[in-house]
Amino acid sequence: MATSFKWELRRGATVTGKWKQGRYRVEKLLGEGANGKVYLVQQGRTWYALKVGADAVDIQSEINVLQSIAKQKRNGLEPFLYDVDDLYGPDGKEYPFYIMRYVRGLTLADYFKKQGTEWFPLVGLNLLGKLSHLHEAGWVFGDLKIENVLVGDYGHVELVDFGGVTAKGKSIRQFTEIYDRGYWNGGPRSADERYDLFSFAVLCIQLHEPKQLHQLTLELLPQNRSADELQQIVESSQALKPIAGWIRKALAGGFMNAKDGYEAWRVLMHRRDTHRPSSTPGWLKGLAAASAILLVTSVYWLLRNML
Ligand SMILES: Nc1ncnc2c1ncn2[C@@H]1O[C@H](COP(=O)(O)OP(=O)(O)OP(=O)(O)O)[C@@H](O)[C@H]1O
Repeated sequence: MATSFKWELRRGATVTGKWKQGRYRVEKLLGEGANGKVYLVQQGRTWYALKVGADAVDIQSEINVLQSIAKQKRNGLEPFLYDVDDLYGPDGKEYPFYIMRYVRGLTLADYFKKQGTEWFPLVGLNLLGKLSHLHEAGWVFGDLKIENVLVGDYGHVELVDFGGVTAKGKSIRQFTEIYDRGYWNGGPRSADERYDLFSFAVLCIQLHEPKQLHQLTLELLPQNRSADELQQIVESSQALKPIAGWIRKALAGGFMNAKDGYEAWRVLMHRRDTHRPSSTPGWLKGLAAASAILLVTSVYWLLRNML
Protein backbone atom coordinates (compact mmCIF):
# COMPACT_ATOMS: atom_id res chain seq x y z
CA MET A 1 0.00 0.00 0.00
CA ALA A 2 1.40 3.42 -0.92
CA THR A 3 1.57 6.47 1.28
CA SER A 4 0.52 9.78 -0.26
CA PHE A 5 4.06 11.23 -0.21
CA LYS A 6 7.01 9.90 -2.13
CA TRP A 7 10.04 11.15 -0.24
CA GLU A 8 12.17 9.12 2.16
CA LEU A 9 14.12 10.11 5.24
CA ARG A 10 17.72 9.12 4.64
CA ARG A 11 19.80 7.04 7.04
CA GLY A 12 21.79 9.35 9.32
CA ALA A 13 19.46 12.33 8.75
CA THR A 14 18.32 14.23 11.84
CA VAL A 15 14.63 14.99 12.32
CA THR A 16 13.96 18.01 14.51
CA GLY A 17 10.45 18.60 15.82
CA LYS A 18 9.17 22.04 14.81
CA TRP A 19 7.51 22.86 18.15
CA LYS A 20 9.32 20.91 20.84
CA GLN A 21 12.72 20.66 19.13
CA GLY A 22 13.07 16.94 19.89
CA ARG A 23 15.93 15.55 17.76
CA TYR A 24 15.96 12.04 16.33
CA ARG A 25 18.55 10.35 14.13
CA VAL A 26 17.06 8.21 11.36
CA GLU A 27 18.33 4.66 11.10
CA LYS A 28 16.04 2.92 8.59
CA LEU A 29 12.53 2.52 7.24
CA LEU A 30 10.58 -0.06 9.27
CA GLY A 31 7.39 -0.15 7.28
CA GLU A 32 4.87 1.74 5.26
CA GLY A 33 1.10 1.75 4.99
CA ALA A 34 -1.83 3.85 3.88
CA ASN A 35 -1.44 6.32 6.74
CA GLY A 36 2.28 6.92 6.76
CA LYS A 37 5.84 5.68 6.98
CA VAL A 38 7.44 4.28 10.09
CA TYR A 39 11.17 4.75 10.73
CA LEU A 40 13.54 3.38 13.29
CA VAL A 41 15.14 6.42 14.97
CA GLN A 42 17.54 7.02 17.82
CA GLN A 43 17.62 9.68 20.50
CA GLY A 44 20.61 9.41 22.79
CA ARG A 45 20.95 5.70 23.38
CA THR A 46 17.30 4.87 23.00
CA TRP A 47 15.62 3.48 19.91
CA TYR A 48 12.14 4.65 18.96
CA ALA A 49 9.76 4.27 16.05
CA LEU A 50 8.76 7.48 14.26
CA LYS A 51 5.55 7.54 12.25
CA VAL A 52 5.15 10.37 9.79
CA GLY A 53 1.96 10.89 7.82
CA ALA A 54 0.71 13.09 5.05
CA ASP A 55 -2.78 13.45 6.46
CA ALA A 56 -2.85 15.43 9.70
CA VAL A 57 -6.37 14.21 10.53
CA ASP A 58 -5.47 10.50 10.27
CA ILE A 59 -2.29 10.88 12.29
CA GLN A 60 -4.03 13.07 14.86
CA SER A 61 -6.79 10.54 15.43
CA GLU A 62 -4.15 7.82 16.05
CA ILE A 63 -2.41 10.17 18.48
CA ASN A 64 -5.72 10.88 20.28
CA VAL A 65 -6.28 7.17 20.83
CA LEU A 66 -2.71 6.62 22.05
CA GLN A 67 -3.03 9.59 24.41
CA SER A 68 -6.34 8.32 25.83
CA ILE A 69 -4.81 4.88 26.37
CA ALA A 70 -1.77 6.46 28.05
CA LYS A 71 -4.04 8.36 30.48
CA GLN A 72 -5.70 5.15 31.60
CA LYS A 73 -3.25 3.98 34.23
CA ARG A 74 -3.10 0.37 35.31
CA ASN A 75 -4.81 -0.99 32.22
CA GLY A 76 -2.05 -3.51 31.56
CA LEU A 77 -0.92 -1.62 28.46
CA GLU A 78 2.70 -0.49 28.45
CA PRO A 79 3.49 3.16 27.56
CA PHE A 80 3.66 3.55 23.81
CA LEU A 81 3.54 7.25 22.85
CA TYR A 82 6.55 9.49 23.64
CA ASP A 83 6.42 12.63 21.51
CA VAL A 84 4.14 14.38 19.04
CA ASP A 85 5.29 17.14 16.69
CA ASP A 86 5.62 18.32 13.08
CA LEU A 87 8.64 17.99 10.83
CA TYR A 88 9.72 19.63 7.59
CA GLY A 89 9.93 17.07 4.79
CA PRO A 90 12.64 17.24 2.09
CA ASP A 91 10.00 19.02 -0.06
CA GLY A 92 9.87 21.85 2.51
CA LYS A 93 6.29 21.06 3.58
CA GLU A 94 5.19 20.31 7.16
CA TYR A 95 4.19 16.77 8.13
CA PRO A 96 2.82 15.55 11.47
CA PHE A 97 4.75 12.81 13.22
CA TYR A 98 4.76 10.95 16.49
CA ILE A 99 7.34 8.95 18.37
CA MET A 100 6.35 5.58 19.83
CA ARG A 101 8.03 2.67 21.47
CA TYR A 102 10.12 0.65 19.01
CA VAL A 103 8.81 -2.89 18.88
CA ARG A 104 11.61 -5.29 18.10
CA GLY A 105 10.02 -8.14 16.25
CA LEU A 106 8.84 -9.75 13.06
CA THR A 107 5.37 -9.65 11.58
CA LEU A 108 3.39 -12.81 12.30
CA ALA A 109 3.94 -14.37 8.88
CA ASP A 110 7.71 -13.71 8.94
CA TYR A 111 7.96 -15.01 12.48
CA PHE A 112 6.37 -18.35 11.64
CA LYS A 113 8.48 -18.63 8.49
CA LYS A 114 11.61 -18.19 10.59
CA GLN A 115 10.71 -19.93 13.85
CA GLY A 116 8.19 -22.51 12.66
CA THR A 117 4.45 -22.78 13.18
CA GLU A 118 4.88 -24.74 16.41
CA TRP A 119 4.89 -21.29 18.04
CA PHE A 120 1.37 -20.62 16.80
CA PRO A 121 -0.54 -21.72 19.94
CA LEU A 122 1.58 -19.59 22.26
CA VAL A 123 1.62 -16.56 19.97
CA GLY A 124 -2.16 -16.87 19.50
CA LEU A 125 -2.64 -16.98 23.25
CA ASN A 126 -0.40 -13.94 23.77
CA LEU A 127 -2.25 -12.03 21.07
CA LEU A 128 -5.58 -12.77 22.74
CA GLY A 129 -4.03 -11.54 25.99
CA LYS A 130 -3.05 -8.22 24.34
CA LEU A 131 -6.54 -7.79 22.89
CA SER A 132 -8.03 -8.58 26.25
CA HIS A 133 -6.09 -5.70 27.91
CA LEU A 134 -7.37 -3.36 25.24
CA HIS A 135 -10.96 -4.57 25.66
CA GLU A 136 -10.79 -4.16 29.41
CA ALA A 137 -9.67 -0.56 28.90
CA GLY A 138 -12.76 0.13 26.75
CA TRP A 139 -11.28 -0.16 23.25
CA VAL A 140 -11.62 -2.42 20.25
CA PHE A 141 -8.51 -2.82 18.04
CA GLY A 142 -10.47 -2.77 14.77
CA ASP A 143 -7.78 -3.33 12.14
CA LEU A 144 -6.42 -6.65 13.35
CA LYS A 145 -4.33 -8.29 10.62
CA ILE A 146 -1.03 -10.10 10.16
CA GLU A 147 0.93 -6.90 9.40
CA ASN A 148 -0.23 -5.23 12.62
CA VAL A 149 1.06 -7.92 14.95
CA LEU A 150 4.76 -8.02 15.72
CA VAL A 151 6.29 -10.98 17.51
CA GLY A 152 9.48 -10.80 19.55
CA ASP A 153 11.52 -13.29 21.52
CA TYR A 154 9.72 -16.16 23.24
CA GLY A 155 6.53 -15.43 21.26
CA HIS A 156 6.00 -12.06 22.96
CA VAL A 157 3.37 -10.14 20.99
CA GLU A 158 2.85 -6.41 20.35
CA LEU A 159 0.09 -4.71 18.42
CA VAL A 160 1.15 -1.85 16.19
CA ASP A 161 -0.89 0.64 14.13
CA PHE A 162 -3.51 2.11 16.40
CA GLY A 163 -5.25 3.76 13.42
CA GLY A 164 -8.23 1.40 13.73
CA VAL A 165 -8.58 1.44 17.52
CA THR A 166 -12.14 2.50 18.33
CA ALA A 167 -13.98 3.20 21.56
CA LYS A 168 -16.56 0.49 22.27
CA GLY A 169 -19.95 1.25 20.77
CA LYS A 170 -18.70 3.47 17.91
CA SER A 171 -18.32 2.57 14.22
CA ILE A 172 -15.03 0.84 13.39
CA ARG A 173 -12.69 3.58 12.13
CA GLN A 174 -10.34 1.60 9.93
CA PHE A 175 -10.39 -1.99 8.76
CA THR A 176 -9.00 -4.33 6.11
CA GLU A 177 -11.65 -6.08 4.02
CA ILE A 178 -10.83 -9.77 4.43
CA TYR A 179 -10.61 -9.44 8.23
CA ASP A 180 -13.80 -7.38 8.45
CA ARG A 181 -16.94 -8.90 9.93
CA GLY A 182 -19.11 -6.68 7.71
CA TYR A 183 -17.36 -7.91 4.55
CA TRP A 184 -18.34 -11.51 5.45
CA ASN A 185 -21.92 -10.51 6.39
CA GLY A 186 -21.09 -11.76 9.86
CA GLY A 187 -22.35 -8.76 11.81
CA PRO A 188 -22.19 -4.97 11.98
CA ARG A 189 -19.04 -2.92 11.45
CA SER A 190 -19.30 -1.57 14.97
CA ALA A 191 -16.80 -1.68 17.80
CA ASP A 192 -17.66 -4.54 20.09
CA GLU A 193 -15.20 -7.09 21.41
CA ARG A 194 -16.60 -9.80 19.15
CA TYR A 195 -15.48 -7.78 16.13
CA ASP A 196 -11.81 -8.31 17.07
CA LEU A 197 -12.40 -12.02 17.71
CA PHE A 198 -13.94 -12.41 14.27
CA SER A 199 -10.81 -10.78 12.78
CA PHE A 200 -8.63 -13.01 14.95
CA ALA A 201 -10.39 -16.08 13.49
CA VAL A 202 -9.80 -14.82 9.94
CA LEU A 203 -6.17 -14.14 10.87
CA CYS A 204 -5.77 -17.81 11.86
CA ILE A 205 -7.17 -18.85 8.48
CA GLN A 206 -4.99 -16.33 6.63
CA LEU A 207 -1.88 -17.66 8.38
CA HIS A 208 -2.54 -21.31 7.57
CA GLU A 209 -4.63 -21.30 4.39
CA PRO A 210 -3.89 -17.99 2.61
CA LYS A 211 -4.47 -19.36 -0.90
CA GLN A 212 -7.89 -20.80 -0.10
CA LEU A 213 -8.96 -17.61 1.61
CA HIS A 214 -7.83 -15.50 -1.31
CA GLN A 215 -9.63 -17.82 -3.73
CA LEU A 216 -12.85 -17.44 -1.73
CA THR A 217 -12.69 -13.66 -1.97
CA LEU A 218 -12.37 -13.97 -5.75
CA GLU A 219 -15.18 -16.50 -6.17
CA LEU A 220 -17.95 -15.23 -3.95
CA LEU A 221 -20.41 -12.50 -4.82
CA PRO A 222 -20.73 -9.96 -1.97
CA GLN A 223 -24.18 -11.24 -0.96
CA ASN A 224 -22.87 -14.83 -0.72
CA ARG A 225 -19.98 -14.12 1.60
CA SER A 226 -20.57 -15.70 5.00
CA ALA A 227 -18.91 -17.10 8.09
CA ASP A 228 -20.01 -20.57 6.90
CA GLU A 229 -17.84 -20.19 3.80
CA LEU A 230 -14.88 -19.35 6.04
CA GLN A 231 -15.68 -22.29 8.28
CA GLN A 232 -15.57 -24.65 5.29
CA ILE A 233 -11.93 -23.73 4.75
CA VAL A 234 -11.26 -24.47 8.41
CA GLU A 235 -12.98 -27.87 8.29
CA SER A 236 -10.96 -28.93 5.26
CA SER A 237 -7.64 -27.82 6.74
CA GLN A 238 -5.48 -30.28 8.64
CA ALA A 239 -3.53 -27.46 10.27
CA LEU A 240 -6.66 -25.71 11.56
CA LYS A 241 -8.47 -28.84 12.72
CA PRO A 242 -7.46 -28.53 16.39
CA ILE A 243 -8.94 -25.04 16.63
CA ALA A 244 -11.93 -25.57 14.31
CA GLY A 245 -14.37 -25.38 17.24
CA TRP A 246 -12.73 -22.26 18.62
CA ILE A 247 -12.88 -20.55 15.22
CA ARG A 248 -16.50 -21.53 14.69
CA LYS A 249 -17.42 -19.92 18.00
CA ALA A 250 -15.41 -16.75 17.26
CA LEU A 251 -16.99 -16.37 13.81
CA ALA A 252 -20.45 -16.80 15.33
CA GLY A 253 -19.82 -14.16 18.00
CA GLY A 254 -19.91 -16.79 20.73
CA PHE A 255 -17.11 -15.30 22.85
CA MET A 256 -18.05 -12.34 25.01
CA ASN A 257 -14.62 -10.73 24.67
CA ALA A 258 -10.94 -11.56 24.20
CA LYS A 259 -10.63 -12.73 27.79
CA ASP A 260 -13.32 -15.31 27.15
CA GLY A 261 -11.54 -16.33 23.93
CA TYR A 262 -8.21 -16.43 25.79
CA GLU A 263 -9.56 -18.83 28.41
CA ALA A 264 -11.02 -21.15 25.77
CA TRP A 265 -7.73 -21.08 23.82
CA ARG A 266 -5.75 -21.85 26.95
CA VAL A 267 -7.98 -24.81 27.80
CA LEU A 268 -7.57 -26.03 24.23
CA MET A 269 -3.79 -25.78 24.49
CA HIS A 270 -3.82 -27.74 27.70
CA ARG A 271 -6.17 -30.39 26.39
CA ARG A 272 -4.14 -30.85 23.22
CA ASP A 273 -1.04 -30.99 25.31
CA THR A 274 -2.27 -33.88 27.43
CA HIS A 275 -4.33 -35.79 24.82
CA ARG A 276 -2.28 -35.33 21.72
CA PRO A 277 -3.62 -37.21 18.69
CA SER A 278 -1.30 -39.53 16.81
CA SER A 279 -1.41 -37.59 13.50
CA THR A 280 -0.21 -34.34 14.97
CA PRO A 281 -0.23 -31.28 12.70
CA GLY A 282 3.04 -29.33 12.58
CA TRP A 283 2.20 -26.57 15.01
CA LEU A 284 0.79 -28.91 17.64
CA LYS A 285 4.18 -30.52 18.10
CA GLY A 286 5.32 -27.53 20.09
CA LEU A 287 2.47 -27.54 22.57
CA ALA A 288 4.31 -29.17 25.44
CA ALA A 289 7.18 -26.75 24.92
CA ALA A 290 4.71 -23.89 24.54
CA SER A 291 3.23 -24.47 27.99
CA ALA A 292 6.69 -24.39 29.52
CA ILE A 293 7.68 -21.32 27.52
CA LEU A 294 4.47 -19.59 28.59
CA LEU A 295 5.52 -20.02 32.19
CA VAL A 296 9.06 -18.80 31.52
CA THR A 297 7.77 -15.82 29.51
CA SER A 298 5.34 -14.80 32.25
CA VAL A 299 8.13 -14.84 34.81
CA TYR A 300 10.42 -12.93 32.44
CA TRP A 301 7.86 -10.17 31.81
CA LEU A 302 6.91 -10.02 35.47
CA LEU A 303 10.54 -9.51 36.44
CA ARG A 304 11.12 -7.04 33.59
CA ASN A 305 8.15 -4.92 34.71
CA MET A 306 9.24 -5.05 38.34
CA LEU A 307 12.81 -3.91 37.64
N1 LIG B 1 6.25 0.76 16.96
C1 LIG B 1 6.73 0.06 15.93
N2 LIG B 1 7.87 -0.65 16.06
C2 LIG B 1 8.37 -1.37 15.02
N3 LIG B 1 7.79 -1.43 13.79
C3 LIG B 1 6.66 -0.74 13.59
C4 LIG B 1 6.08 0.04 14.64
N4 LIG B 1 4.94 0.61 14.14
C5 LIG B 1 4.85 0.20 12.87
N5 LIG B 1 5.86 -0.61 12.52
C6 LIG B 1 6.09 -1.24 11.20
O1 LIG B 1 5.64 -0.35 10.18
C7 LIG B 1 4.58 -0.95 9.42
C8 LIG B 1 3.61 0.14 8.98
O2 LIG B 1 3.09 0.81 10.12
P1 LIG B 1 1.55 1.12 10.30
O3 LIG B 1 0.78 -0.16 10.17
O4 LIG B 1 1.37 1.90 11.54
O5 LIG B 1 1.26 2.04 9.04
P2 LIG B 1 -0.14 2.39 8.39
O6 LIG B 1 0.12 3.43 7.36
O7 LIG B 1 -1.13 2.78 9.45
O8 LIG B 1 -0.54 1.01 7.74
P3 LIG B 1 -1.97 0.50 7.23
O9 LIG B 1 -2.03 0.81 5.77
O10 LIG B 1 -1.90 -0.98 7.51
O11 LIG B 1 -3.01 1.18 8.05
C9 LIG B 1 3.99 -2.03 10.33
O12 LIG B 1 3.40 -3.08 9.59
C10 LIG B 1 5.25 -2.51 11.08
O13 LIG B 1 5.97 -3.46 10.33
